[in-house]
Amino acid sequence: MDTLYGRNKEEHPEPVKAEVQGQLPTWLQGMLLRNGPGMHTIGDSKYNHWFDGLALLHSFTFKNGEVYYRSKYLRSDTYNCNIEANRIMVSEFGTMAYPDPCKNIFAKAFSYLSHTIPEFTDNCLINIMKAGDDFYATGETNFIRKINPQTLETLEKVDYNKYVAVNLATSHPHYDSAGNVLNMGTSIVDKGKTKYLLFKIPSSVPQHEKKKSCFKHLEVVCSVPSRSLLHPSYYHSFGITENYIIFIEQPFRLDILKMATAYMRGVSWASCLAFNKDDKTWFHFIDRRTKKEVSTKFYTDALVFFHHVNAYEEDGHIIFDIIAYTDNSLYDMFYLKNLTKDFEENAKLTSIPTCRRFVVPLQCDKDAVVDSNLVTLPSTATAVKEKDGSIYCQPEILCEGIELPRINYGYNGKKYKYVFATRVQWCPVPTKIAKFNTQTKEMLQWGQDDCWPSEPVFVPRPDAKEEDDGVVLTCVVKTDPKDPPFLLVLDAKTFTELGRAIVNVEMHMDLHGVFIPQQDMKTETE
Ligand SMILES: CC1=C(/C=C/C(C)=C/C=C/C(C)=C/C=O)C(C)(C)CCC1
Ligand SMILES: [Fe+2]
Repeated sequence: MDTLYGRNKEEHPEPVKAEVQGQLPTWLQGMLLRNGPGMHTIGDSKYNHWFDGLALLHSFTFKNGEVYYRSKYLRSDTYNCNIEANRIMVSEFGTMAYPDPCKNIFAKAFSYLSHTIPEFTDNCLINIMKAGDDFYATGETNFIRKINPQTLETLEKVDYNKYVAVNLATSHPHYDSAGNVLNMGTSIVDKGKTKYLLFKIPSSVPQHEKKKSCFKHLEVVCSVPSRSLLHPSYYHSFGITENYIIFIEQPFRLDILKMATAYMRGVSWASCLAFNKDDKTWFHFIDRRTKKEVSTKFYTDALVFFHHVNAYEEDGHIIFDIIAYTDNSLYDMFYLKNLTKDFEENAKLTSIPTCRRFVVPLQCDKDAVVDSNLVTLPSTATAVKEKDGSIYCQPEILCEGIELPRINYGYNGKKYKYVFATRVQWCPVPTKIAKFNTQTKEMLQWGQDDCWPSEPVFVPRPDAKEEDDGVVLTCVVKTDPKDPPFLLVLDAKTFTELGRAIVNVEMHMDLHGVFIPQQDMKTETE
């Protein structure tokens, strides 16, 4: 297990040709580009948490039936600073670093008390975002890093905070039909207020501009005030339908005062996050046209969630699916001390990820009877009107034991059937991937001995008519060092193997990524 998680991985910046077995579809041309932590030890210093590791990008290029692999560490300021010093110099989620004041570029870190919000890391290890024609490595801080998808080189550092007053932003943006990015971020104690901002990064900028930057044209779409100035909710993603933005304020919160003193107290950012099981989880629905929040108060019981699956509208209801937990054991599980050889003993989740469907009636009749269920669609999800007019929602459980959900993004915000995800049960390490039908509840699975698959990415066949017409890609890592990893290509309809591309390198377990179709790749000369 140590080899899967904690061991540093070598980068392979030059293309490595894979051995293709089986038959890859001829239309599959482009690149699967993924991100995740790849280095957890620097000199004698070790990170505590798997989410702390230095970002290692990797890509699989599909070209005329051949597959090429590359990997390269993101040359973030954090990476450069750490490597130069040969020790951890910059704090990450689960590790607080104590830099050498003379050498470090993060001099600001020493004025933690005067700056409530410290300078965060630019080790963007979670996902890849497309903005305009460019690609960025993303994490959850105010920094993202532009990258060259072809060479995996690291380019500019973008500070969201220069364009919008956010200190944190999600690594799971959405894209509208025009290719604009919609993302959310938290603005902490700015002008005496803490709020969640939804912002839009346009996909193109006016032709005449010399230095084209879509960030200069970033617009705040709307803002949702945090229920608490010093305890904003943590969130990893948000939902979107044709007409609404869905934002869930969960009782898993950041404690800003704890964060401001964390450095002095010698504790990590992770220790400043707390789940309050007795609190409520509030749902916010923002009308995308009027930019106003639906005024009715909707809530459910305390939960912790990271990933929205999809959301849509039907007959005056908003339906949204999330992968939720009843506690925050997931983040605790990924401490590297738990992911050792005996991880099956140590790394037990106390809450299993469940795919929950909430069905929320938008037009709540003022005269509706108190205690009545206002859901009129065929679902076991309920939305009960309370005396004070608020609506208490309870979900339908669609299935248990899935995480890292992906859909056919063409169906994002629309009524849909299929979720592609990893199978996760009581242990956070995926052993299988699955295709789940939200309507029939059928689940197809793929798994093989000693195979650890990553988040499955759906790629539609060009001109596909059906939701599952395409392939599913996943990187499969093995524990046996003699057994090479591979990129698996499944037929998305039947979930059977079409082929695999075996790469003779040591591959890292990653987090998220995107497929870039050939036509969306800028050529070197552009
Ligand atoms: C550095 C840093 C953070 C990092 C969070 C990370 C790295 C989260 C990763 C989450 C993942 C991978 C979830 C998967 O489901 C916070 C807490 C936002 C705030 C303080 C600074
Ligand atoms: Fe995620």
